[in-house]
Amino acid sequence: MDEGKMDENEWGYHGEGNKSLVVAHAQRCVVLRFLKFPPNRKKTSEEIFQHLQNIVDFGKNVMKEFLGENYVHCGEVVQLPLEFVKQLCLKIQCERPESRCDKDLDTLSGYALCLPNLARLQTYRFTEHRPILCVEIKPKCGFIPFSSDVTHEMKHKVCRYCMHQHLKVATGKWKQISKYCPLDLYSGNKQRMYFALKSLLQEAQNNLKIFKNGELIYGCKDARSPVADWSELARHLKPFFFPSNGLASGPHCTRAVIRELVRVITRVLLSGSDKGRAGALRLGPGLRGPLVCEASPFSRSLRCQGKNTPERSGLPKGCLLYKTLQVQMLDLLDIEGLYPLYRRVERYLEEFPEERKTLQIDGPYDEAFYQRLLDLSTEDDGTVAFALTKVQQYRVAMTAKDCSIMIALSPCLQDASSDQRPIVPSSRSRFAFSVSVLDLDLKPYESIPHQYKLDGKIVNYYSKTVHAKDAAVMSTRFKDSEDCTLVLHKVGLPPGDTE
Ligand SMILES: O=P(O)(O)O[C@@H]1[C@@H](OP(=O)(O)O)[C@H](OP(=O)(O)O)[C@H](O)[C@H](OP(=O)(O)O)[C@H]1OP(=O)(O)O
Ligand SMILES: Nc1ncnc2c1ncn2[C@@H]1O[C@H](COP(=O)(O)OP(=O)(O)OP(=O)(O)O)[C@@H](O)[C@H]1O
Repeated sequence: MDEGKMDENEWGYHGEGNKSLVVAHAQRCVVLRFLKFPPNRKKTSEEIFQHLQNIVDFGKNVMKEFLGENYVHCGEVVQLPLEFVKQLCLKIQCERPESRCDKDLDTLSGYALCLPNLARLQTYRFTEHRPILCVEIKPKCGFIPFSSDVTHEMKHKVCRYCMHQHLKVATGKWKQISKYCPLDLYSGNKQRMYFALKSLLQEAQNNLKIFKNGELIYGCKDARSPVADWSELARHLKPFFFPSNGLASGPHCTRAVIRELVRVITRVLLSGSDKGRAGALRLGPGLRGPLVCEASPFSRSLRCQGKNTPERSGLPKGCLLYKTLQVQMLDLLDIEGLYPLYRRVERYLEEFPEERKTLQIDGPYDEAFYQRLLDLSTEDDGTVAFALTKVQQYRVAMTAKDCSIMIALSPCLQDASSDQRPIVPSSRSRFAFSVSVLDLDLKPYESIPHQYKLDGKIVNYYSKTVHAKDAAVMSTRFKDSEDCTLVLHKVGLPPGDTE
């Protein structure tokens, strides 16, 4: 990229989250990721450069190690002409969802991250002319805490995502409660995974987006977004999954297309032999909470039918979900066990503020930082060193609980042997695919007190409001066993797939 010759007309709004905004190049397969800040909290250029460089270093030295070389794209910090950034900011403003406009794009530093466009990922920098479909999933936390520091009994039964849903609906963030439960997606059990993916398709919230040729075609921007339209989605997807047959339109076609999509995504999520050192964490089977969440409609349905839920997670060790889950489980103590350790570090820093640098609270995120993360002991010897290790592990775990997985699928050419990437078959077509992970910005040390408060709020709200009127809520949330039984019968396994 020639930073000297930047033209805002070559870039378009692509998407944004709470802390960054992404624009995509119209022709080339790259994006620019800018930081965003509340209007009154601007940072200096030097601080912004350092923040971005920390993101790159953390990706390279920590996340690549844990998740594997092929899944993580760190990008590089670039310095852009200020006039270009200003014009770009004006150009895209009208496309930003209102709910994200509480923060402004940083137009003052001129720094941004340049990354491959993962929604069009082919060969970095060059757009191929093959159509491309991309599914982005933000799976959230895939386990129930196993820490003995947990005081709320409910946290041993219901996962954070399912509990948080109720608070989010109550505060108007989303309109209705999703049937998605991360534990189903992370189960490795194909039926549970199908159910999780279908639930995401029904109620995408900010956990699912679908792009076609880099354009967002499915997913919500905020609670005001229109209701999910599966027939419209199927219209977009049909040429990918049924390229040469005249499958009639209508509900039958919609169901067939959605089923194919869900099967392909499941297969891709279960694939992968990429190395990565998540195994280095050696989180043994003892370190596991329950494998099912009591609030998941899928497991509830199984219980209604008197069936046992699967005993073991079937995630293959090489797949990205498995590795992500291992990193999430670096949260060994839960926020309840971690918070007193955070307070210990805080007290130390109050006494010796100059030590902040030595403790690597704000970086550098280098090899030494990575090595410290591998110490999984939970025996507190009362030292600041122990507390610091647990705090840093928690921050990394929280990062993995909030990252997104991008799956890019492009139909195979006749001569697929020329394609270097792995192939996933569907009933009527084949796709070359790639899997990547994004939003791997290390969560700030300062967010720990917020996490502690939020955790209490989520559990208390769920326990008081939902659990108290349990029976009523259970029956309205789902026309329960009926719904799930239907899914269990409907989803046939593709030939050759056995559980
Ligand atoms: O706390 P959570 O689980 O609600 O996660 C936050 C996300 O909300 P979600 O529940 O996924 O809708 C939230 O996502 P949205 O802004 O709601 O799209 C952010 O990702 C936030 O991270 P950060 O503060 O920007 O670094 C996330 O905060 P962290 O907890 O990861 O710091
Ligand atoms: N390299 C990339 N290629 C394509 N799209 C991207 C890329 N990076 C980010 N995006 C898109 O931009 C959106 C926002 O990016 P990202 O999730 O990094 O923002 P964030 O503000 O850090 O998120 P959060 O709200 O979780 O803090 C993503 O959901 C994704 O759709």
